[in-house]
Amino acid sequence: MTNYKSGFVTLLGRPNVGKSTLINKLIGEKITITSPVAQTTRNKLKGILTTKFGQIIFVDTPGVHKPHHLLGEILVKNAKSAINGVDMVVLVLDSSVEPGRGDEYIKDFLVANKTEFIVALNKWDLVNKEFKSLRLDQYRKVFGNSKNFQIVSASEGDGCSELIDIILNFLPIGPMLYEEETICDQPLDNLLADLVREQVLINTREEVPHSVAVNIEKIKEIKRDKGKNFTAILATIIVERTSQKGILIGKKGSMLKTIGQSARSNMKKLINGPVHLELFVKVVPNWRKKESKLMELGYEVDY
Ligand SMILES: Nc1nc2c(ncn2[C@@H]2O[C@H](COP(=O)(O)OP(=O)(O)OP(=O)(O)O)[C@@H](O)[C@H]2O)c(=O)[nH]1
Repeated sequence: MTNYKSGFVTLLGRPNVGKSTLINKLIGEKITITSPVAQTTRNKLKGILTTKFGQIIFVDTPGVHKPHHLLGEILVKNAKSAINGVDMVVLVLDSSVEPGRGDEYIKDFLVANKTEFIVALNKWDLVNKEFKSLRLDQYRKVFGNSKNFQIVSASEGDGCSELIDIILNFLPIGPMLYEEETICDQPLDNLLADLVREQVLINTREEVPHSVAVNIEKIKEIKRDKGKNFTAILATIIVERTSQKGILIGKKGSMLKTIGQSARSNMKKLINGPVHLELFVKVVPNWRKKESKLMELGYEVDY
C-alpha cells in the first residue's frame, strides 16, 4: 500500500506579498513572473513539485487590477475563483509590515468557506532582529497559534522545505498526476513572454504601466556546424501609446538593451542553453479593449 500524496494547492494573499517568488523557490525553477511592482501575475500558472512523498500542483492567483477602495471585494472575488477545486490554500503574508485588513479579509473568507489553509509568513529576512518576536505576536493574534504556521523567506529559501512538508502532510493520498519531470503546464512561449514583460515592469516602473503585452513571434533552434547551437527568439513588446514606445526604447536604444539583456539571461536559464533574443516595440492603440488581440496574446479574460 502506498502513502503517496497529491493535490492542488493555491497561494492566496495580497498583491506583492511574494506568492510568485515563493512558488519559484518551492519548485526551484524560475517559472512565474516576479517584480517589485504589484499586480504582476496575470494568468493562472501551475507549478508542479514532485518529491518522493508526493506531488504538489501549485495554482497561482491573478493579481488585483482594480482601484483601492474595491480591494476587499476584489480579493474575496479572486479568492473565490482561486479556491475552486483546490485541496488546500497557503495564505501568504508579508511580515515586513503589520497585518492588514486585506489579510484578514482573506482569512475570514477561508474560514467561512471551511477551506483548509496554512499560513506562510513571508519576507522574514526583512524584519529587524529586535522586532521579530513582536511581529510574530501580531500575526499570531490575527491568524492563530496553530502549528500550521510557517515562517519563510521566499527570496532566501528559508523555511521552504518545512513548508513543503506541512503541505504534503495536509494533502490527500493520491497518485502522481503529472509526469515526474513536468514543472509547469504553461507553453514555452507564455513563459518566455512573461520573462520579457517582467523586465519591462522592473526597468520602467510606473512609466510604462500595465498596458504592455509581449508576443513571442518566433522560437527557432539554430543548428551550427561549428560552434554551439542556440535558440533564436523574436519578441514584440506591445504598448498603447507612442510615448510609451519612446520610453521602452530609451536613449539610443539603451532601455531596450537593458530589458533584452536581463530577459535573455533568464531565458537561458529556462531553456538551459544559449539564446539569441531580438526585441521589437509596437504601438497598438487600445489593445486592452480589443478582445481578439487579448486572446491572440494568450490572456485569460476572467474578471
Ligand atoms: N526581501 C524579500 N523580498 C521578497 C521575499 N519574497 C518576495 N520578495 C519580493 O517582493 C516583491 C513581490 O514579490 P512577488 O513574488 O512578485 O509577489 P506576488 O505576491 O506574486 O505579487 P502579485 O503578482 O502582485 O500578486 C518582489 O520584489 C520580490 O523579490 C522575501 O522573502 N524577502
